[in-house]
Amino acid sequence: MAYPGSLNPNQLQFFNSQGYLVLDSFVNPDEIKSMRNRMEQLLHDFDSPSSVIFSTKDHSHAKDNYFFDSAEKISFFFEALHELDPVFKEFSSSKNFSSLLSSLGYKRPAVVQSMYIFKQPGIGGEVVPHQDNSFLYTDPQTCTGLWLALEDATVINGCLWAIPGSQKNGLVRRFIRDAEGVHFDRPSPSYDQKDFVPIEVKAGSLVVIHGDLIHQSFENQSPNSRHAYSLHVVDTDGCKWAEDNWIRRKQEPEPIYVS
Ligand SMILES: O=C(O)CCC(=O)C(=O)O
Ligand SMILES: [Fe+2]
Repeated sequence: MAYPGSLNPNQLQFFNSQGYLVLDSFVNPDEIKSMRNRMEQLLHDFDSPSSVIFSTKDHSHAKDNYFFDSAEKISFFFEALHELDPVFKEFSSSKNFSSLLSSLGYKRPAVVQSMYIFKQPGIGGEVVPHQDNSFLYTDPQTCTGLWLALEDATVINGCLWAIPGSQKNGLVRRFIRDAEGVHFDRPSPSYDQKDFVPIEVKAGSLVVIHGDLIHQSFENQSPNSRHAYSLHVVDTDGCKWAEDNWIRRKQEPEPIYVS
């Protein structure tokens, strides 16, 4: 059986040149439904101190050990679902998921972070241009973002946008945690909005994002939510997790497979 996760040469070539790739129907409607239902249940049982709404003005979340992709973003999410919740764990343990990582050349991949992103109308703010390698740095760099649309993502409800090929220019800055807290090591370059292309996708599609790809998303201007499940993978073989990364784990994450 061919899994949508096992990439053909054309797909690999697209990914290598553009820095992203859309895999349609990566999960089926039943799987989407079970993740969305599960999140609804988690929300129902949810006890507010364990979650945060991020905002530009309040950086206290950083001290509270909550990962965020960008100091400027406003989002509401749950993290570490891939480890702690059986429904979400099933997705990252699927054959489809491991075939994809194997196609991308991972030797001992591990999910270092996952988020359920709600992007609600009104409070679902923008995510400013960034590279995921800034936040999840390994030497050499190995981060890939895997962004699963749980609802259709459009320019109206705040889909991803990216500068095709921008991964070829390498990493522009790092997000560091030290005695002073967390900060970027240099200011962000300014980007020309004309260089970004929208990545509109149907629910069930997976967007594969190169760790050095410049990407962003805008406010949700629709009356509906834009749910997505986003995971970030790094290799744990042949590279070193940076000690000054924002995320410091007591235990190494479980590899998806060992090759
Ligand atoms: O969902 C978004 O709007 C942005 C997510 C993102 O940047 C990521 O998953 O790396
Ligand atoms: Fe990102």
